[in-house]
Amino acid sequence: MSNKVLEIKNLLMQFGGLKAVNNVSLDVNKSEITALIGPNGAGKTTFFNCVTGVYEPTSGDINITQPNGKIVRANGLKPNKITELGLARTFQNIRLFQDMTVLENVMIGRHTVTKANIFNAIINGKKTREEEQRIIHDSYEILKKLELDQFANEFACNLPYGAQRLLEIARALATDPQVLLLDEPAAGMNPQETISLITTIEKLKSEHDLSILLIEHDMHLVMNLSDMCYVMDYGKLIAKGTPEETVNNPVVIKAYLGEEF
Ligand SMILES: Nc1ncnc2c1ncn2[C@@H]1O[C@H](COP(=O)(O)OP(=O)(O)OP(=O)(O)O)[C@@H](O)[C@H]1O
Repeated sequence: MSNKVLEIKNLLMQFGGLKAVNNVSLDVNKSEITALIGPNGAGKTTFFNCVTGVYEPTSGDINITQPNGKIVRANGLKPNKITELGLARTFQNIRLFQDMTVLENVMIGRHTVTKANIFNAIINGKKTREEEQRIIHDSYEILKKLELDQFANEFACNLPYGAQRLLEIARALATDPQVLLLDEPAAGMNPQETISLITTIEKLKSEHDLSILLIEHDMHLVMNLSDMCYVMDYGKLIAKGTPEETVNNPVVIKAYLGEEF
């Protein structure tokens, strides 16, 4: 049986004449961390946006393997549907509900995988209240895992930057994903925070049996965490291999020439 939880084949995303993602194929294997790197403007975020339903790709295939082995073609599905299929993401530019509390931000993520809704609240108040209590409990547990429980009742906007990045991960985790897509999770973090993030991601991965796809510029994080590394440049895939193979690949070094690598 295949070990792939996410299989992307020949993905093309065209904006007018620009092929932002040009025929890219990439697999994410179960319980592995796959990194997607490349210079600025290479097409990495556009690739994420296609996979998570923000953009409908021009062509190609996005297949998600469900825990029961069923493969679902996810092209063009709306982001909430993709979340239901077990994919959750964070954003390069933090997109928290800044004027809501830390706990409420996670609860919103949790609501997407529960049955609590307005209709239930009207016809079945007690059951809905119980479910709401469970959501609060589960959300708090997730905050504990990320050591954010101390901030539970703070407004998200009052959190230090590094903690806001962690809260994005907490909110994604609240949807019970099988695949977590992280868009530059270490961006803006200081070296200490980055080292601590590496430990956190490893811990979350093993505790939740997660498969992870991450975009990252911080090579320390990529080298430490990833099992497999894909490199994009000008929309195209230019290399694929272990992190060690990748950093020693002359084609990759050439693409990064002029940039700190
Ligand atoms: N909605 C859009 N419309 C037109 N062009 C776009 C759009 N989104 C992205 N692009 C272009 O696609 C190319 C790839 O951009 P993208 O943001 O995916 O790169 P990236 O690898 O994530 O870069 P960075 O590392 O700087 O975040 C760029 O040339 C960008 O200007």
